[in-house]
Amino acid sequence: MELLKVRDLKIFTPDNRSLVHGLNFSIHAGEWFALIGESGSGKSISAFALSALLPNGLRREVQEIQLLGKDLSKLSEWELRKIRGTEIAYVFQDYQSAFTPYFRLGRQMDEVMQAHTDWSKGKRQTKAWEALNEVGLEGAEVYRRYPFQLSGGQLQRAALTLAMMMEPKLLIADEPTSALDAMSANTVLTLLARLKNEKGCAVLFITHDLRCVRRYADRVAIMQNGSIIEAGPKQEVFKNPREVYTQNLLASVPPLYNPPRRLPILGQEPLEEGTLYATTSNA
Ligand SMILES: Nc1ncnc2c1ncn2[C@@H]1O[C@H](COP(=O)(O)OP(=O)(O)OP(=O)(O)O)[C@@H](O)[C@H]1O
Repeated sequence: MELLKVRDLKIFTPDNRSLVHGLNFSIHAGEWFALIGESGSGKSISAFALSALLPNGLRREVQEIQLLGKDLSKLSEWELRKIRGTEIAYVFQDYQSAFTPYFRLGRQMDEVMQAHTDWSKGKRQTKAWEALNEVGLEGAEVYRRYPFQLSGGQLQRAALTLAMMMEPKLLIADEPTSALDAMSANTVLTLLARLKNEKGCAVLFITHDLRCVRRYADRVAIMQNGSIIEAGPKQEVFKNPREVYTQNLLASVPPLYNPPRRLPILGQEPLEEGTLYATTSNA
């Protein structure tokens, strides 16, 4: 089932320079849709444009942005506010920005629930504790903390909890792990995949991490210079990339297994074909 359908999305600078030149794509309910491509190709601003969150000065033109039978491009800011958080939610690379630094996390989670539900204070607190516990945080404890009292990985898990609080149908994750160390990134990704499956939401995943795309994505779209140049099921695109740009992009990722033979280091045995890339000094 088609959850989101975007037709002819264009984005312009204040001086009318075209940054995104007419994107067309759809995301199916419950799927992991990866948007990849070089830096500056327009992935983030396209994602922001979906719910009219473009930075000041940038302008959007679009034929339609259908989400669950509603055309988001025709909604007022007031109507969009109700949709953000409940039907479409965001997590960003900059997890700090998900929270106001001088309010406790609990208060910020409470505000989201208060805005979108008629739950009692007690029920809201229970829901927040449960949701934090679900992502491996100590709910009752973290609820009382300020953002600066959590590590980056913990804060990103809390940001994910906040985004998923109202069980949106579409989660937009814009490089959610690129500011984290490898362990925390892995925890957040595993969590994201688990929440996606449990809650049945679709994920629009913006990333440079092609290994992660290979692991989690159902479909991929490749952006270059403000256009989607290729899109399709992950297996097809990875196996038979049509565009030279996609071929080069995919070729730039060293495979985890069966890497190409490496030149031997003087005085050392060459690495056997099929060994993992070494990460120590003989790598
Ligand atoms: N507020 C702004 N005013 C003018 N140009 C902008 C603004 N924000 C972004 N841009 C430009 O829009 C283009 C696309 O930016 P965007 O952040 O979407 O790229 P991206 O593909 O997400 O890159 P990255 O992978 O590095 O995050 C870039 O050329 C960028 O300089």
